[in-house]
Amino acid sequence: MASIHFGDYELRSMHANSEIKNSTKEVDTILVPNPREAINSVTVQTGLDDNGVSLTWEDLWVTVADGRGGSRPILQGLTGYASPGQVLAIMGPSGCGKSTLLDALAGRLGSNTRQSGDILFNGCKQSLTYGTSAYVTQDDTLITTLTVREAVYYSAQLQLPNSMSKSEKKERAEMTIREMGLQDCMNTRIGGWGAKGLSGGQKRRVSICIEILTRPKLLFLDEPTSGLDSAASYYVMSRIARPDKREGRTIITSIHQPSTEVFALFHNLCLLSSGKVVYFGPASAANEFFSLNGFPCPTLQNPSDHFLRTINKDFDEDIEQGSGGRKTTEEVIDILRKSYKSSNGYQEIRRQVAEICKKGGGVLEKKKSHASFLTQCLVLTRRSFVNMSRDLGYYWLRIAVYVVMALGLGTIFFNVGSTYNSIEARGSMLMFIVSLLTFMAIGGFPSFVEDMKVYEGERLNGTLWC
Ligand SMILES: Nc1ncnc2c1ncn2[C@@H]1O[C@H](COP(=O)(O)OP(=O)(O)OP(=O)(O)O)[C@@H](O)[C@H]1O
Repeated sequence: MASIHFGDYELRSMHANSEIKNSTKEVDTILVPNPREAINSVTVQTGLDDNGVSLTWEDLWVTVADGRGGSRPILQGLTGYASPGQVLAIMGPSGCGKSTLLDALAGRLGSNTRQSGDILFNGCKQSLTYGTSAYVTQDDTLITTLTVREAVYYSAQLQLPNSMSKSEKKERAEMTIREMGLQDCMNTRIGGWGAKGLSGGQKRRVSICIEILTRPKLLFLDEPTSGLDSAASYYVMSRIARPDKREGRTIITSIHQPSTEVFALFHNLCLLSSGKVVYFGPASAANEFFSLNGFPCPTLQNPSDHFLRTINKDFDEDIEQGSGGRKTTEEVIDILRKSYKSSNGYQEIRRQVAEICKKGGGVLEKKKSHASFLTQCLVLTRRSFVNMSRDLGYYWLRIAVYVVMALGLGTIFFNVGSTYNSIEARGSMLMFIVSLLTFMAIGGFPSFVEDMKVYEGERLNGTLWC
């Protein structure tokens, strides 16, 4: 009979159903508070899937230069794991280091940061291969002039291998769009500054669509539900989480305000405050952990709201601790952190990490093939032409200016002759044309910056050859 302790609580597994698929064990547990007894039923999943990707991190530190010759820690000694077929939610107040943790795990930290500690995939130090993982970043970098269908289909053409036919790629793109509930706006332009198109939540879903096209085994999501209503958040999260049961996908997501239903989809929860872990363990046991330490979730309140409110120290609000009176948030965080560090739950996490590392799972599958260099060149050229031709300022307005200027210059310098004076006139005209072209090129810079953002995202995901 396995047991996990959280402070004075003990999570005892009473029965393991070994017939559950995907190495998932449904366990009836008794949560026994000492000296009181409380019975609860949670699902503990081992998540041991031979085809999936297990991710562990131990004593992970990330620091940045503070500009005064020293360094400032963003993440401080984090230890945890994510297993195939499971969803790990990273929660915490704004600025606590959720995105930094995701960046560190995905190997995307900025060059001004320093990282120490071990991040292992299937128990080995190895880099993520193309197609194994995908990262939905916090900002949506999409080509605003394309429709949803075009954006996802172009991406499918770039990402999916040449061995797949055009119709298969189209089908994959449309299926993914439907999965994210975007079927009604397939032909709507994404839109951006100056041209309203999709809503913020719909754009978020397009970004997710693009990243899950290759069906990656490891998925990083940075606030995938921001901008979505609670029903859409639930459907999006459940659709992302659902295939993992079949495909053994490992999902790590940062999230701000999950509804109770969305929260129920999480297997494990990592609660951060100022870069330190306040709680890491089964999401379903977090409530008990807070109650045990004197911060029970009020009846009818969403537990995740309660957790965030309890550990948010940005607003100097005191917190009621059971019969222990009011405490400052700093004190509350300290109590929770100490309780977590001294709990058997923490030891259990370390044991799990060691077990996953020992079990290994081998090297990650070979780099998945994507479209050939030639196909990518053709698709990118076509996409760029479509984009430019729909951008009034970038293309049509400039053509109009060039035509007007050509007619104007042609009229002024018509029949300029071949005397010595005409040399001066020709020189002036050439100078004017060079200045005009330079000036017009600067006008295209904002569009170029937008294109570069899309390119950078695709390059970081390994989609492009160059
Ligand atoms: N490359 C960097 N250089 C300097 N500071 C950084 C860098 N990356 C992160 N930080 C700082 O680290 C802290 C945590 O940032 P991070 O983006 O990880 O927070 P977060 O929890 O994701 O916040 P939010 O929920 O608001 O997105 C912030 O104070 C941020 O300014």
